Amino acid sequence: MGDMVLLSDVVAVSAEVAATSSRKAKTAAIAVLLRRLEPQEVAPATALLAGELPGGRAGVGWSTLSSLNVAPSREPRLTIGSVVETVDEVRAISGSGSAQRRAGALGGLLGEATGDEQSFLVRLFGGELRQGALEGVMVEAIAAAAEVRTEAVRRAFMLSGRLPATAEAALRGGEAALAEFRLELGRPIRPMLASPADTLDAALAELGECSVEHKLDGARIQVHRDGDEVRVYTRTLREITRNVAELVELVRGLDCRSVVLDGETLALDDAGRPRPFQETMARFGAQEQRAELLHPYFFDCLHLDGTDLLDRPLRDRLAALEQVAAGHRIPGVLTPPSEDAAAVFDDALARGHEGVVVKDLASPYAAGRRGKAWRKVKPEHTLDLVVLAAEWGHGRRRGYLSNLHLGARDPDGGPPIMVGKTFKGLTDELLAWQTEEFQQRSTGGDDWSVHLVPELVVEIELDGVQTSTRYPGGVALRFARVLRYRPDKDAAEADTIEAVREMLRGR
Ligand SMILES: Nc1ncnc2c1ncn2[C@@H]1O[C@H](COP(=O)(O)OP(=O)(O)OP(=O)(O)O)[C@@H](O)[C@H]1O
Repeated sequence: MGDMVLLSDVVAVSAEVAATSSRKAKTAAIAVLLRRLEPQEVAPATALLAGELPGGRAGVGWSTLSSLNVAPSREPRLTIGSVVETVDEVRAISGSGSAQRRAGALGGLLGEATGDEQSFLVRLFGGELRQGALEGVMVEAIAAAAEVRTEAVRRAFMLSGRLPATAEAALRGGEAALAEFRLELGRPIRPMLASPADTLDAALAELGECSVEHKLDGARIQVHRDGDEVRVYTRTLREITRNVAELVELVRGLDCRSVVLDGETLALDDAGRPRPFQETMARFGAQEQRAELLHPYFFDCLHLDGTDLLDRPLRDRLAALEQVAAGHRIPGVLTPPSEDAAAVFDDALARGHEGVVVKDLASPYAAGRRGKAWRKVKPEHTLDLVVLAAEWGHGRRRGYLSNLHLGARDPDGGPPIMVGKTFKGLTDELLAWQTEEFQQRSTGGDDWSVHLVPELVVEIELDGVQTSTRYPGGVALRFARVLRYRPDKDAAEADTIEAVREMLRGR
């Protein structure tokens, strides 16, 4: 207490967190700093610790950043408040010559920063410090600093999607302030996720009464309707309302005043089979509308006509779904009996889907969590890994970035851990795409490879894993091949090194 927190304190804690692999040490370092902050510093300092610009992006490009070459100051003296002021100032600059004026304002800030602070600020503005993987640690640190239950912090974060606002509320008003976070129409919440089960029988045995549903290979959507206003969001909470007019129209036609629906969407071919996942994702990014219609397959209802259903058991949420969107539900069945579940699984595979998701009928909606209440069952195993680098190809692949270096997520928030390489499964189209894309995301390289900002996620099919002395995680992929890129996921959602190690045990 008493001594003022400086930017240099945040930078030091940030470095400490990056340097240790102990989750406990990370949490403690952040909590100690949070406790020292003045109330108005909590939100911006939390943003800085999470690698985000306080208040959101400021529109400064790498070319501006790399043009700044300012002599560092010797003594740390920048306060959190002065950083916030400059960020606001830079964000407000618009009109002609704005790049130059932004550079001027930033240059002024950097001139007051020490060398360490300068490199922190440059990486911060460049978006390089953003670390989804730290979210879990931050949630725990906020709980420790505010002396409240982690669960209360997690819930507020999931509903708001914003760590700074969550920290601010926790430290200002404790659990009572956190409990005020509600599901708001038009503000997407992070979707509930599933964890893998080895077999259908194992999932059924573990969960008791369940809903067994097709696992469609489409794209996750969350639809909010408030009166006539309909908004659609992706799994990463990006709004795509304008790209999916047919879904908006359909939900506007449902018989209700307000609703929040969770589901999957995909396009079908003439035979009614799912079109490739890439085509659905292309619709989410495309400016021009494509011909294939997207169909929604809803599997959850989080709000209906003024009533929040998040904390209700799935059984009740499915009843609400049946009431409001009966014709647009994902195919599935309630069990027992388990023969019915097996029939749904076979049917899903026969129709070209991935498998099934088995869901505990008694469970609430756990936003943002990969819990045990939803289990996915698939016939084969894949891993979602982060692309760390790529090597220039030879022969037929000359001139293309080809062999991918793949990393698994460090659950403690450190950089991804390399587990293998592959160029198998890459189509000519993907080779061309990644050659172009990687060079834009390059952080450097040498004659034979390009290193990337670790943010692209790729889904890898593999035969298994083996212990390895060559790779730092002690484990290497066997016969890995690229299935597809996962633009709907960021690095924080990649599989962890633990998930890879678990496969050693013959899963
Ligand atoms: N019936 C369903 N219930 C829930 N999710 C479903 C269902 N059908 C398809 N999905 C999709 O599966 C995802 C849930 O599986 P999981 O939590 O493992 O995500 P994932 O890692 O994207 O899965 P995968 O990589 O296996 O597709 C959801 O995000 C959703 O897009």
